[in-house]
Order: sequence, then C-alpha cells, then structure tokens
Amino acid sequence: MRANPSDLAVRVRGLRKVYGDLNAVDGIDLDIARGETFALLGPNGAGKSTTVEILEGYRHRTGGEVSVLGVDPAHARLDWKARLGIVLQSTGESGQYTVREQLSHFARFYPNPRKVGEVIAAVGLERQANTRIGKLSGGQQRRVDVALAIVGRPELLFLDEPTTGFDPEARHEFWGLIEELKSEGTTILLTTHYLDEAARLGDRGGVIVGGRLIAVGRIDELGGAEARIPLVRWYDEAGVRREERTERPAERVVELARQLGEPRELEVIRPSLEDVYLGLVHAAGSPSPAPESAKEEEPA
Ligand SMILES: Nc1ncnc2c1ncn2[C@@H]1O[C@H](COP(=O)(O)OP(=O)(O)OP(=O)(O)O)[C@@H](O)[C@H]1O
Repeated sequence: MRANPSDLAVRVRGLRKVYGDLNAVDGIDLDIARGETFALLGPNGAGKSTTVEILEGYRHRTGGEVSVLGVDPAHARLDWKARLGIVLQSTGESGQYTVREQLSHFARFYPNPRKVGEVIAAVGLERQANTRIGKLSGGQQRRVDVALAIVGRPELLFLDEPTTGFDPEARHEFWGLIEELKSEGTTILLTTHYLDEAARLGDRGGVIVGGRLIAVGRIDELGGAEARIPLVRWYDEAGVRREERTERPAERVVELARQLGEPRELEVIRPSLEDVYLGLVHAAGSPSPAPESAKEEEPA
C-alpha cells in the first residue's frame, strides 16, 4: 500500500527493540491508514506487544522511525495521548469504584468525551453500572477496560488481545461494538490470537514471527493466493492418506467418487485465515540473536 503520509495513522520504518540478547523487534516497516483496522498476528513472544507498546509511547525503541498520528511517541505530550484509546493486555483497573464512577472520572480527562451512559450501554454493562469493578467477572472487567479506552472518543484505538476471557456471546457483542467504532472512522490496531476475530474485524493484517513482519496485506489475501487454494483430502484404496490442492474441488471429488466409490474420510478444506497463518508461522522458523553492538538492558 502506498499512502500519503498525512493519511497514515501509523508509520513505522526499521523499528528495532533489543532486550539483552534478544532482537524482540527486528526491523519492522508498517503503515496503517486512517480509518483502517489492522490486525497484528503472531505466536507468543513474537514481538507484538513490544511493537504496540512502542507505538503507544510506553516503551523506548532501540532504533527506527515511528510516527503515530503524526507524532513520535518517544517525544509525545499529553494532548497526543488524549487522541489514543488503549486496551492493554492485562487490566490494571482499581476495584474500589463502580463502573459509572470510574468512567465518569476518566471522561473528565478528555476534551470531547462520549456520554458515560452510552459507553456503558455500548459495552453491555448497564446492569453492572453501579457495581464495584472488583466484584465483576474477568470478562466484565475486560469490558470496563474497553469502555475506558473509548470514552475519550479516540482517533486511534489499540486493542491488545481485547477478548481474552470473554464467553462466545460477549465476543460477538464486542465485535459488533468494534464494527460500530470502525464505521465512525476510528483507526484500530488489534492484536489477537483469535484468527476468527482478526478475519472478522481486520481490513489488513500482518504476521510477526521472531520480531520480523513476515507477511502483510489485506486480511483476506494474507499469505498469497496459493495458500488459499482449496484442499481435497481422502484415503486411497491402500489406506494411504492423500491430499491435493485444486481450484476445482467439486470436479476432483466427482472423479474420486467415480474411481473409489465413497472415498474414506473425504474432505474439502477451504483454508481459513487460521490455516494460512499456521502455514506462514511454520515456514518462518525462529528468532535471530542480537548483534553485540545493539545490546541494551531493559528495566522491568
Ligand atoms: N521487559 C522485557 N525484558 C526482557 N525481555 C522482554 C521484555 N518484554 C518482552 N520481552 C521478550 O521479548 C519478546 C517479545 O515479547 P512480546 O511481549 O512483545 O511478545 P508478544 O508477541 O506480544 O507475545 P504474546 O502473544 O505472548 O503476548 C519475548 O521473547 C519476551 O520474552
């Protein structure tokens, strides 16, 4: 994608982060257009949170250029922070205030906040509005995190594994909320291990492995056309498992039925984002060690 820099919410070039001997982020280039939802995917320890926390201004980088809403997060001021909404991976919410009190308190920090009652309704916590946060379930506390992140009407919303601990119904409701924010023009950077979530919400996505972005593109094109060709699987007469990629799986199935009658455990698989992702991660291998000159100690 080639975009005018002013249309970009996030522009990253050659981003690096070294912890001791580890290249946690190893030369990432990334553009996220305004209004886009970008899903950052990758296995545990791949460097997603480190990247996101650098963009949020919570972590120093070792090298590279970063611009978020036109500002370098390493030198950003409070008015820049007010344009962001952040849902961190772990919740840090204090439990002694009610949902409404906490939201009303934080809404005051922003120049143009949403109405607290609307935010509570949007995250589905109307019945818990006057409950102390410490008494909510894990999934409900996560909704409070999301509510706090959107109350300031952010231009750019960071969602780091936002639906971990949600039951399936809550996840679907949450997706509806994110789709509404998208339709209002909010730019979203989402990290998630749920590939169905990434496929549903993401416009574009990237896969990080070992600190490197190994694939980036439209979410439904990630991994290339080849990786999405349907797969036909069956057992032949000798009981050997066979598989074949074909653009015309129905034709292949008819041929097989003609040859074998009812082939054992015949399957037609249309690769999902999860299949494509697993193929990419498997092919990418493991991280590289840091060069001596780049070593840096990281405080906790
Ligand atoms: N403060 C730190 N000091 C030293 N190493 C760190 C620190 N924070 C993260 N790391 C290491 O950097 C690597 C990248 O971690 P990061 O948290 O960015 O991965 P992630 O992709 O977000 O993983 P997950 O999906 O598990 O959240 C990991 O190997 C991790 O152990």
